[in-house]
Amino acid sequence: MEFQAFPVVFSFYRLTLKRWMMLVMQLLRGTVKHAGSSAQCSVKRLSSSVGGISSSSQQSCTDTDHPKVLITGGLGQLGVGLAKLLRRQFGKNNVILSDIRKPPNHVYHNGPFIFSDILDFKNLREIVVNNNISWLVHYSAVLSAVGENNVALAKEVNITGLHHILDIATEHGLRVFVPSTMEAFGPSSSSDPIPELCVQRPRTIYGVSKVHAELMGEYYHHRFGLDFRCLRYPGIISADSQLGGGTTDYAVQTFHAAVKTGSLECNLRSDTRLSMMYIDDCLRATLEFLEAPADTLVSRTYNINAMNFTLHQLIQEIQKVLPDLKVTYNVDSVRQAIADSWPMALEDSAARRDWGWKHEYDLSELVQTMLTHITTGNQLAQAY
Ligand SMILES: NC(=O)c1ccc[n+]([C@@H]2O[C@H](COP(=O)([O-])OP(=O)(O)OC[C@H]3O[C@@H](n4cnc5c(N)ncnc54)[C@H](O)[C@@H]3O)[C@@H](O)[C@H]2O)c1
Ligand SMILES: C[C@@H](O)[C@H](N)C(=O)O
Repeated sequence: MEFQAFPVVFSFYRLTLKRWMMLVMQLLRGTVKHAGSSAQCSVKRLSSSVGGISSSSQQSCTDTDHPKVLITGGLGQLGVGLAKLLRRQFGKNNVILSDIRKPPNHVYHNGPFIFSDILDFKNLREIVVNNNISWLVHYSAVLSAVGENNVALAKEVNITGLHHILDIATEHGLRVFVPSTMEAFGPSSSSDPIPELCVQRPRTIYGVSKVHAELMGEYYHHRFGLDFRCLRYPGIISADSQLGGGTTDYAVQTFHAAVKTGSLECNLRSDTRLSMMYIDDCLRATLEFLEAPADTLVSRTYNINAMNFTLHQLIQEIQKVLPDLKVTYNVDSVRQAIADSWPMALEDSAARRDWGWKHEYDLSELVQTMLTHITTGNQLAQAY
């Protein structure tokens, strides 16, 4: 009899214990809120997909729990998508996009946007102070192909601009995210996949400025305690954002040409193999890395990797859906030399181990998603 009653009694106690723990949790939450703590909100992830962007969402956070985020260079390929993801997580008014260009209407009307030139130190400091910024995502940059055509501008934006960001972030105790790139490596780097730590002798001003950013950020972290965070992104592929003049733009242009004209002139050799990532994976990685507790980060600069393919493989995959696509080659020697110096894959086991990085898109999913997005129009703009 006693034996049979045991599960019932046990369940009763387990239920009571659970209720009691919930009560304690509620009380604790109340205490934290009343104490006016600026602690970051504890994150509870729910897998969701909004407007084509796989996202994580958060439960039971109040406005005061959220970081206040400034994104510089926000009108490029990545900034608008990141703002959208962060706004879903932290609230529309807690994420400010900024750039030196005038935003399109759908961006202007869908959340805070301000002018900010990262070369204007005083103005940048004013924005950080007036808006109580706590996280800074530094996306302003001059990318590889444009940088080789205007070295002076690349030096100014990518190096002087970075110094402003690091100084202001240190002065105001911000968490700062600066993306690096697979272009921070070079022809003398170790063979593929490229490890986190190896020889870095890039041959473009863009690559040199990104190595500089990694080293300066890590120096500020060790010397001044700056919460500097950096991911080396592969080439990012997106359907509906504006491209900034990178060497990897060819991959995005390949999709657009395939859908819109049915013919494609490639400016790289067909055997060019590079490390690539779909934008949703890149933005999710950025958010997850920004949220990672500082004590889980063994390093301050991590590689992230998803897939790699040659131009020939990409075209073959697209031709499974669009068999009539015509392809010709007209190799641009400057872009080819840049691409030849880049890695085919980044070794990213440290990111997977330390903060749980995991990519979701491989080549066939990438092709299906890109063709669907381009065919059905500008999904990102419509969702705003
Ligand atoms: N897109 C990729 O494939 C890729 C890959 C690796 C790393 N990254 C890095 O990610 C970041 C964002 O990349 P993206 O592709 O969106 O770049 P992008 O070139 O598309 O956008 C950069 C933005 O910076 C702005 N900018 C230029 N000068 C400025 C200034 N003085 N002040 C403020 N803003 C200024 C530009 O107007 C532009 O909107 C960059 O740091 C880039 O190096 C991108
Ligand atoms: C790879 C990367 O940093 C950028 N997309 C470029 O091509 O310059």
